[in-house]
Amino acid sequence: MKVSVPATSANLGPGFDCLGLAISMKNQVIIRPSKFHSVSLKGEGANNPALKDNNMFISIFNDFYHNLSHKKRHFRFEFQNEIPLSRGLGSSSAVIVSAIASAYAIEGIKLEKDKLLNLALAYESHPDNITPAVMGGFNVACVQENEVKYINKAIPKTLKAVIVVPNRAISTQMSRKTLPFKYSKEDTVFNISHSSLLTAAFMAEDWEMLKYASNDQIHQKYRMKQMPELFDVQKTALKEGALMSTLSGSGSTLFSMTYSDDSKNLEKALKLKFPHFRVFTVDFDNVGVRIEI
Ligand SMILES: Nc1ncnc2c1ncn2[C@@H]1O[C@H](COP(=O)(O)OP(=O)(O)OP(=O)(O)O)[C@@H](O)[C@H]1O
Ligand SMILES: N[C@@H](CCO)C(=O)O
Repeated sequence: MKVSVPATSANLGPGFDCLGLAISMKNQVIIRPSKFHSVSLKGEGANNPALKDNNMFISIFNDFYHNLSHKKRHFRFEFQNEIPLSRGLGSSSAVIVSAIASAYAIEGIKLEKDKLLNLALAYESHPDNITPAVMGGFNVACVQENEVKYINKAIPKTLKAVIVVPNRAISTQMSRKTLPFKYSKEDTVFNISHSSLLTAAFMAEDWEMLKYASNDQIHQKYRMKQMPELFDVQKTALKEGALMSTLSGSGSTLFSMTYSDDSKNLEKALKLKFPHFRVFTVDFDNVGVRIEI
């Protein structure tokens, strides 16, 4: 059985904790019944022994598997990870979503995507990463009475993501600690208006509006101070034709969106100016979690 989950970029500037989209970089796990428990890990995180020994996937999978099954079975888990860890690309959401989906699938129990999303919410309280990880595409989401309420829209093939992945990790928990406890009325109104405009721009496919709508006053400037070079990455991306350029999730990745025709030029300019960072051009993912039995 094979499960794959796409990477995500959350916040999209002003949509702190509520906007996110999926990109076609994925983590995949193949699970087979086996005589003994065993784990193999390739790709991102492969040289981190802690991921093999104390793996968040295995612990969530076991929580669900033991509740769903009365059989005592062992499995071989083969992980192939493309999502860099702690870089604001939803690595933890991918783990949570794939672990829950796998436990149901291995038992042959059908799990609706809406139910999967709400089960994932117990492990990741911000819906802006788990919603695109499950559904794909662009998503606006909020949590009400412990349920995710969301609206989803596919992103056209004429657009691409160009991501700049720094070599330094930023944990979400630490990154949230850099944020103020209180915001002024001006900053709050600024973000509500820009986040609303950004959502409308995605829905109306008015891509030229993104450069205005993607401005934010409540989280990026505080977080990016930890790695000031990110301001330069953002400025360069916008100057080189990005439709928008925002801190991805809690950082440290900078996410930019471009017309497909402009993406190679943008990638080249960013690689030239920031040779010490990894730069990737990727499609958007409009499917979300995939399960193959
Ligand atoms: N492939 C993986 N296998 C096991 N655990 C993982 C894997 N990827 C991430 N994790 C766990 O998730 C943690 C990273 O979560 P964190 O929320 O800080 O970053 P992120 O999810 O990459 O970023 P963001 O939430 O801003 O998009 C890692 O420290 C690790 O514990
Ligand atoms: N909205 C979250 C995304 C990371 O989980 C944040 O910015 O902290």
